[in-house]
Amino acid sequence: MIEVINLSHTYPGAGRPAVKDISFTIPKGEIFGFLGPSGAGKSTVQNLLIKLLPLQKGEIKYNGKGLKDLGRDFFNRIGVSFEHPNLYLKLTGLENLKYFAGLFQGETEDPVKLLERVGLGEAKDKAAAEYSKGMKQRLVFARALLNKPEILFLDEPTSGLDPATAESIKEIIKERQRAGTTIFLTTHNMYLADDLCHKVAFLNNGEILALDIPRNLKMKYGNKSVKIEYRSNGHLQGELLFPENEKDRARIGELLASGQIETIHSQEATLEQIFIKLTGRGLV
Ligand SMILES: Nc1ncnc2c1ncn2[C@@H]1O[C@H](COP(=O)(O)OP(=O)(O)OP(=O)(O)O)[C@@H](O)[C@H]1O
Repeated sequence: MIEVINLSHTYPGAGRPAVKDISFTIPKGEIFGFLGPSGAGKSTVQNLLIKLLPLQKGEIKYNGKGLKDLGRDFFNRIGVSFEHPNLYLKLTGLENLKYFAGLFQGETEDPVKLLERVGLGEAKDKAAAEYSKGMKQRLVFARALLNKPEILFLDEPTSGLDPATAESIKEIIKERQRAGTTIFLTTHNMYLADDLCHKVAFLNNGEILALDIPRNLKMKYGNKSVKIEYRSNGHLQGELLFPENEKDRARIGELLASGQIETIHSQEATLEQIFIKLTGRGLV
């Protein structure tokens, strides 16, 4: 379990804090999504969680133990995949994984199998310098899985990947979660968050605006709508109606009574719509 209690962080010389008094808990084996636009403070929180930034204010606990009481073994238990790849470009994909595997104490995954899993099997003997951006990203992702981590930190794990590759990365994330790994995922991508996360936190200007399971956020903040297509004078017409609204409810009744309806689709609000409603800005 990860507990974050009243965490704040101000970069030296900055006029205002990048992260302001945020708290959340991630139970073991859950995927927690941190959703917010550029500059919201996602990386700052992630860097505090993995001890890359010094803790200034607040508490971070892993299984009840404070961050400063965790020794070097902490780094054997976590896997980190950040957006900006830091790889040894002169080494091949396989040599990169073998090198990093050697840094961990304890059992590690088979690097060849991992590379195959992320679609780099054929490119394993090519220098990482020759990899495309997406291939480097997959190599970093594979590296994060090397030490069979208890906790995975993923930053935009599918950004810039083609849909099929993004899907296979998503499958691996789900598989790890089912195997008991706790996953902290930061993203701008609301579909990814909706699909993968047990809980999501909306972060804006360093503050958590909402935190819940995606379904509850949609129930709480979203307006359900109904899209109805019907025939009128031989032409197909469409209307988007909101059952919350009395006038729209009457109109839905009218259309049902007319017997001219061809399709009815109920639509939930998306996380993006809710984010805009809460902040007045989009996620990108
Ligand atoms: N090293 C730094 N020094 C000073 N200010 C910083 C530093 N890193 C980030 N910031 C500032 O802190 C705030 C939060 O940035 P952060 O990188 O955590 O946001 P983010 O949500 O991760 O954005 P992105 O999605 O673009 O990565 C921003 O205002 C940013 O300019």
